[in-house]
Amino acid sequence: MTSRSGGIQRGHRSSTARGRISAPPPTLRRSSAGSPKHDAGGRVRVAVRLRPQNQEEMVEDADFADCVELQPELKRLRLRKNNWDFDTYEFDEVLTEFASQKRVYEVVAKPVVESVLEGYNGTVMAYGQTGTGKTHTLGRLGEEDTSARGIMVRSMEDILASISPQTDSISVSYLQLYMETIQDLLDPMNDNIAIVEDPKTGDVSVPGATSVDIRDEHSFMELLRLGEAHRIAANTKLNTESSRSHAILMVQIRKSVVESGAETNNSSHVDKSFKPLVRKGKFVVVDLAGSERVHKSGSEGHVLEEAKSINLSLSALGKCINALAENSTHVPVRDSKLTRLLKDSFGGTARTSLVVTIGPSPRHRGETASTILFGQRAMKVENMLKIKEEFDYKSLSRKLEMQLDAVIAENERRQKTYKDELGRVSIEAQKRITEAERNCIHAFEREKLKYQMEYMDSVKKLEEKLMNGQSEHGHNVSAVKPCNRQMNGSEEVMELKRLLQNETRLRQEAEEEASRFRSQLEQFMHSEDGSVLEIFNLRRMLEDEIDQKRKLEEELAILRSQLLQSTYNSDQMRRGGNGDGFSGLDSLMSQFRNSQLNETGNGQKAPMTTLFEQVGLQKILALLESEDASVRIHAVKVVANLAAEESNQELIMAEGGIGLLSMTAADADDAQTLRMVAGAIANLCGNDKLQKRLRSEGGIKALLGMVRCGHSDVLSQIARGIANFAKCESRASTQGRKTGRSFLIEDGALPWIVQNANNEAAPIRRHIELALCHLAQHEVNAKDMIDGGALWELVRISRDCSREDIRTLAHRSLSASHTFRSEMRRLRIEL
Ligand SMILES: Nc1ncnc2c1ncn2[C@@H]1O[C@H](COP(=O)(O)OP(=O)(O)OP(=O)(O)O)[C@@H](O)[C@H]1O
Repeated sequence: MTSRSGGIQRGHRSSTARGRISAPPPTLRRSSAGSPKHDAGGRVRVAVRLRPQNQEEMVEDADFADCVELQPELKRLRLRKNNWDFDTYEFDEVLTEFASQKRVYEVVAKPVVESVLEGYNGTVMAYGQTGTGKTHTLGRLGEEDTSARGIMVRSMEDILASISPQTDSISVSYLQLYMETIQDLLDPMNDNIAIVEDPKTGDVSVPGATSVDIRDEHSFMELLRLGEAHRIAANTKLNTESSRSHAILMVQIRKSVVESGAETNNSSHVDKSFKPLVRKGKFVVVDLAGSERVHKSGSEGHVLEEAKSINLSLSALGKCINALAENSTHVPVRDSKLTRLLKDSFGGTARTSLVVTIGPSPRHRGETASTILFGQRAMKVENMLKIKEEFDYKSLSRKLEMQLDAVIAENERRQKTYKDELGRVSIEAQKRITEAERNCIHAFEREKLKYQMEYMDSVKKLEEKLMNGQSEHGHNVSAVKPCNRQMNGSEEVMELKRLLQNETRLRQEAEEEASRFRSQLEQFMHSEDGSVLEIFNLRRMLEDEIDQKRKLEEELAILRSQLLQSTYNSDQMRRGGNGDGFSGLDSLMSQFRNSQLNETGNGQKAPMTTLFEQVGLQKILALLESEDASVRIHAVKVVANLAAEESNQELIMAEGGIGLLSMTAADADDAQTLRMVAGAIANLCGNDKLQKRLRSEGGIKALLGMVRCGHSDVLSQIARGIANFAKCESRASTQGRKTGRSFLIEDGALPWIVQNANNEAAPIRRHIELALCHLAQHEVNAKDMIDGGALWELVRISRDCSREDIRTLAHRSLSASHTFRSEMRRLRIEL
């Protein structure tokens, strides 16, 4: 405790008009003037309040003048010494018997409450003889008449009105000091609470006391009622409801503040200058027990002991105040628990307001004088106000969380805008790619048609030659011209060679055309930034077209071989041999050729469906079951060639072709047959419409069954079939026509795919790599692929594949899949 005496000319006892010297007028500071922050002085402010005469005094003191006279306008009190003499005292406030509870609150407590809300500690205390109105001033609840509410209730009203329930908090403890023990008025079982002093700050606290959070006035009133019910009161002679204990209400206020100018309204970015602070104010209201003299109050026995204890603590308080008022070096704070509890309120860091209550009765003049002198001495005590402000980490964290939320929301909004924009650009790119695809397909179709027509023309010529040769040697037709009859075998071979050269030339031209389209497509790919995936599709389409072309070449090769066979037969016939090993099939082939000749004769493309109509697919398929192996091989070749035409594929399927091909695949063991069967199934695999049926009729399993052959040509066709199937399936999944995992996975193709993903034969490897990329595009396949070891192959493809487009496709598929990403994270694989 410290004492200050400088500057404040207060508390002087002045003489009356009868010869005593008047004190100079005091330089009072109004408690309500200015913010406590700027109020350097922290002197204890003292108001005196006079209780009106009670019933008893009206009777008993009827013939006597009151012992006090108040001059509120001069803030003076005159204490009668005798009939002609007064002692005059000045106080910070003089409150007459007519002063309302509201006014008393405003002059005594409100400035302290305001200080507390600004982060100072504050104390309001009532001191006076028993029955003079201490509890009336502080603790009246005013339940029936709100104007009668005392300082406790009014203070809480103001506190509740000034805090924000979201950021601030109020907690209340209510104690009594009785016979030198601190008891919890909110929990009577808790009856010996220790006082704790912070060695650094000197702050006094009672951590053992119940602390209740207050949210509204109602809960506070309930708490006061509970406390009052537990407060010890006993009748004394002077006051029928005399308080026999000191009641202490402690209100802890935590109020968040932001340093002025530091906060920003822009919640979307983190403001580094934001400094949230929390102000911790402690507001203490002390209703002291009555300061009556023992003999006057008529205390006896235990009550007498109580009175002694009360007097002891009050006299300890008086001694401390005297010491502080006189600037003594020793302040006997430790003499009682009351002074230890109030250490901060007198000479400490709190703003303190004391109301001394007095009665008017001349019979208690001595008590009144002593109360007045106590108040006068208290006015000399100077406190050192100290704001209790801390950095509010909680509030800063809340604020940063809000700012983070705002940043995340903004980021999501931007992402959505970006996605929308990406979607729009993708649609636009898709449109342009579709257009380019269409143009490309049309151009290619035109070229193909031209090529096919030329090809058919060549075949027709060859057939004519062949027919002529047969007529000449087999039937000796009389109508044959002499020059033809003279044509010998070597001339025919020469002619055939010439035709073959012509075919070769045509094929080269077609290849050149295809490579021109490819380069055009590449140019297009370069010009279409951001649409790489769709361009890959386009490139795949082109590859398919090249496949088709290759099939046509195969068909050409077959015809060539048939031509050679015919030539051979012709030679045999010329030599008188039979040579007809495949009469049934040749008859069909002859019909097939004739049908083509008929169609091409009209200058139209010969559709294979016409062949089926004329020859009957059933018959062709039936030959697949022929006992004659060579017939079967020829039939497979025919079906394989027919299956190369998309327009025939549905018909082949409808006629049960896949079942027969599967059967042939299971029975055959020569690489040539298996290659043709695998090629036929691979072609069917590339048809979007046939996916389900092909699979349900065992197409995939038949394909996989041919793996046993091990011949690279067969494996290449199997790989091509798998890639075709995966491509169509991927397309169906993207368009929503297919759900669930790939049929390839379901039919057990994955182990073979993984095993051959790095096959040294480039065609096999290429097809498998593409198949893996197609499968990886759909999240539903990811888990099986990881389990089957396909992830490693995809990673390898994304890094090492010689074809950039496949590399990029693998990379994209891996990056787009959540499952692959997390597995790669787990395995610490970086793309
Ligand atoms: N200013 C006042 N106006 C009207 N009545 C008052 C006033 N002050 C006190 N009283 C009445 O006087 C009586 C005693 O008051 P109160 O109980 O508040 O005194 P106290 O000082 O707290 O006494 P104790 O120290 O014994 O507890 C009560 O009935 C109270 O209503």
